[in-house]
Formats: sequence, C-alpha cells, structure tokens
Amino acid sequence: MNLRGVGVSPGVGHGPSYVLSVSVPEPPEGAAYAGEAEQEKERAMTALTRVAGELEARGNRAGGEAEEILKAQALMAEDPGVVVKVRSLIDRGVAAPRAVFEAFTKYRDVLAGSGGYLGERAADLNDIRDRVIAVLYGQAMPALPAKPEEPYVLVARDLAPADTALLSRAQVAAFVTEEGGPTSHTAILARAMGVPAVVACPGATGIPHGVRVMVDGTSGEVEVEPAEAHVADAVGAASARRAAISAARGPGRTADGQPVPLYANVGSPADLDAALAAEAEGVGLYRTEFLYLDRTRPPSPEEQRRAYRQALEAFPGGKVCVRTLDSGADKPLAFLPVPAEPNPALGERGLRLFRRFPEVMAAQLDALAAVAEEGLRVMAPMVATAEDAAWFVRACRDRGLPSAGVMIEIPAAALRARDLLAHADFVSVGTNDLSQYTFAADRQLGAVSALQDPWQPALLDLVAMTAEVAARVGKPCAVCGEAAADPVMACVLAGLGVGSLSMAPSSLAAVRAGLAAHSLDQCRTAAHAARAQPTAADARAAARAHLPALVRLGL
Ligand SMILES: C=C(OP(=O)(O)O)C(=O)O
Ligand SMILES: [Mg+2]
Repeated sequence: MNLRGVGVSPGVGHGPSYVLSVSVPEPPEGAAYAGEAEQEKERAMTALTRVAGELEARGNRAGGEAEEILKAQALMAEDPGVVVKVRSLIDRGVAAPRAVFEAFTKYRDVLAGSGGYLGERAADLNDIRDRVIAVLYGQAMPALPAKPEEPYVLVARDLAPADTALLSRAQVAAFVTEEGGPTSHTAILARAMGVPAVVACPGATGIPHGVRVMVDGTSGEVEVEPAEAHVADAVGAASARRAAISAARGPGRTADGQPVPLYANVGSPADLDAALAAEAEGVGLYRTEFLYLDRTRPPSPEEQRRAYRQALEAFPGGKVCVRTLDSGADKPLAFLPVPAEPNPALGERGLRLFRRFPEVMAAQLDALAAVAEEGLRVMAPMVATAEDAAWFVRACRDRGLPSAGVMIEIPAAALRARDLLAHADFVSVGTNDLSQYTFAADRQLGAVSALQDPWQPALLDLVAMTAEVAARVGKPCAVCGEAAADPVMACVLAGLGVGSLSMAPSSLAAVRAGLAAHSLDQCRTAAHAARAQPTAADARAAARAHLPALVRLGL
C-alpha cells in the first residue's frame, strides 16, 4: 500500500508503525451536574491548572523549541477567555466536561478562522481540550513507548507538541500525520529533531499497527510493507544525498566563486540556534511579530532591545535584517485592532498599519536604534509606493539607523523599484506576498494555491526587474520569501541577479550545495530559459535542464 502526503522534514525513515489513537469522547450535549455550581467550577479549574502544569513541566524537560511551544500551550490552557466561558457555562447548569468542550471549541473556531500559522494552532486547542476532559473523566492519556527495540514510525491523525516534545531520534524513525500543514507543530518539531515527516497524508491512520513502513520526508511518499531491496535503495540514496549536501560548507557561492550570501529567516530568538547550526551568514529576515503576539499592551523597550540584541550577538560582524512589525491579514494581532475589513490582505497591514499607529513604529525603531551596530539592517513590509518608502526611510534616518530598506511584496513596488530605491538602501523581495498580489490569489486559500507558485513566469519577471534596477543603481537586492528555499529556484534567483538569499535554516544546506555545484553562467542560462517559458511547470523544467548537478545531488 502506498500513501502520499506533504513531505515537511526531509530524509527517509523506516521502522514498525506505531499508530497513536487518542479518543476522548465528546461530552454529551446538555450534560448537567448534580452538586453545587462552585464545586463544579472548582473541578474544572483544577483540571485546567493541572493540564497547564503538565504541559509546562513537559516543556521544561524537553527544552529548546518544544519548550517554547509547550509553554505557549500552557498559557492557552488557562486563557482568561476560556476560564470565563467555562465558569459562565457551569453557572448555567452545564457539567464541567461539556463546559470545557464548548469553551475550547469556540476559541478554536476563532483561531481556525484566522487561517495561516494561527489557524494551524487550532489543532493545539483540540489537544488541550481533550487533555482537560480526560482529567475530568479520570481517563489516562496514551503514553508512547519510551525505549522501543527499534525506532518506530509514529502515525496519528495529528500530533500535539505534548506528544512529541519528549521524543528523540532514538525512539522515532519518522512521523506521518493525516492532518497538519507545513507550519504545523509536527512539521516544526520534526525538522528541529531531524526526523523525516509527512503531513496531510489521507488514510494514514488506516495503517495497521506494527507493520513496517517507509517514509520519504522529501517526496511525501509513505510505503506500507515495502520490499526490503526497495528500503535499502531508498536509504542508500538518501544518505548519498545527505553526504553530497553536507559536503558544501562555508559561505554561499557559485562553483566559480560568485558570493551569494545565505541568511536565515528567523521567527523568534529560539530560531537563532538552528540558524547558527546551519551555518547561516546572518539573518536575512527577522520576523518581529512574535514580540507582539498574545498581548494587548506593547512589548517594553527593554524586551524589544533584548530580542534584537540576541540576534546581533548570535552573528557578530554578520548582517541581521530586522523587519518591522507586519500585523494584519495572515498575521492578525489582537494588539493592533483594525475595523473589520472585507479583504484583509488588501487592507491595513504591515507598514500601512503604522500610519494608524505611528507610536508603535516609533517605539520599534527607537529600540532598534538603541542596539544598532554596523551589521543591522531594518526593513518595512508591505511598501507600495515611493512615498511609503520615503516615509519609512526618513523615520529610520532620523534615528541614525545604519541601513534602511523595503520589502518588495507588491507588484507596484517591483514595477517602480527604481523610485523606491531612490530612498531605500536595499530591497528584499518577499515572494510569498508578491505571488499573492501578482496573481490575486489569497495565500491562505488552498483553492488558489497553484497560483502561489514562484515558478510562475510573471513572478520571475518581477524579481528580474527588481534585481536589474538594484544592480543599475548599485544597491543590494535580496530574496527572503519561501522561494529562496528551493535549490533550483535559488540558482535561478542568483542568475537573475539577486545578491543574497534568506530562508528557513533547514533549507540552507541544500541551497548551498546547489549553488556550489553550478557556475554563475549556468545560473544565468537557467534563469533565462525559465523566463522564456509560458507556464510555471515549463519554467521549472527548463531551469532544471540547465542545472545538471542538482539532479545528481537528488535536489
Ligand atoms: C517573506 C515574506 O514575508 P511573510 O511570509 O512574513 O509575509 C513574504 O511575503 O515573502
Ligand atoms: Mg510578506
């Protein structure tokens, strides 16, 4: 039997399946309690506190990325909104388990409605809810085998961080989940652990318990009871690929020595370790939204300075490009409320929101200026016009910030990059949003995701125009969207004249190897061939045909 999902953590893993089935029954609608309301509330509060405590304790034991995730979940378990809702439902006669069920379901639906990263956190709430209900029913949550004879392939509908945080590579050969997306916690933690993972794999929980399974976290293939020879071939190919990729070390450059600095995209200080381990040359995109998440008051100046300083200290002498707050649309923040909009992606987000809340921009730029040193770059998201660029750059200059740039995420900005660069010191292309706005395709909508393809020739044209203009005026042009993480695209971007690339740390090694295997001329020829094609698929195929070493590397 073969299944297919989305590969989110590369490599091949195989072993006996361990199918995790957690089933906490839904407490019946209308369930009431017999005793006093105060006692029932006490019971519910004790269960919420106990689950929060357990999540926090697991986080402490796990450390690293899992610790942050679990601590955030512990906070969700005792979220004031949930607590108030549970108490008021109990006041209306609803039994504690049902009250917990309804309160979390409401919270989850709100999160799911926001889509993107926050939407994927909705699955976390189901897990927290089930844990609280299990405590109220006196039901034990399933434990995973701690010391298996052989690492197993963990299969589940979805995995919660609480399930996976304490696992290690000695226990788990691979993860397969029926649900989840590339930014789900299963994906994030699997990548951090270096364990292959496939998510969004229909039929996964139908895999029988204990049968041998092979998981290819690059292609997304899951093979049940594979032939032994096939396992040997796949494992051999994966380790050859790993060896070839890890052979490329040092700064990013093409085979003939053209430097293409490779930076890391970082979403919080916790990602800095992974960026260092992957030998990033600095930070090309420091997303600062984490500072403002789950709060109603702004982060203190000291808290901000600490977060920026951490990145600068991690890369002494390197470059660190901090993006100012990008709130709104796919990153809604309670902290900066805007009136309801029919099309949030086209509304007040990113830099536009600073026009409404200039004091938030001032506080962020002041904190950056307080820690500024040579390598610091500051850039604004969602810049549409030369006026936008001038306004932002002036605010940076007024504070003596050493380098102020803008992101190119809107076609208008790419078309008139020359005018923006009359003010800005550099540009960085955000291909995620540039695709969204070029193709009028909401980045959160699966139905139009085919248009979110950076290989679309129109997108390549916009990147090329931007890079050409930047070269003409002698200012740097980077790419920091997801596109840069694809080794084939990375070569094409270098060929289009993009000077540096920034990506998730886990993608750096493959991109470094891909660039090191081709000359700048080969990259240029591949870029030219890609742009000459009418469709995204043709563009990719044409580029690959001119980058033969990528095929040898299995990239
Ligand atoms: C890098 C980008 O920013 P974000 O994904 O955070 O919107 C982008 O839009 O490409
Ligand atoms: Mg963006």
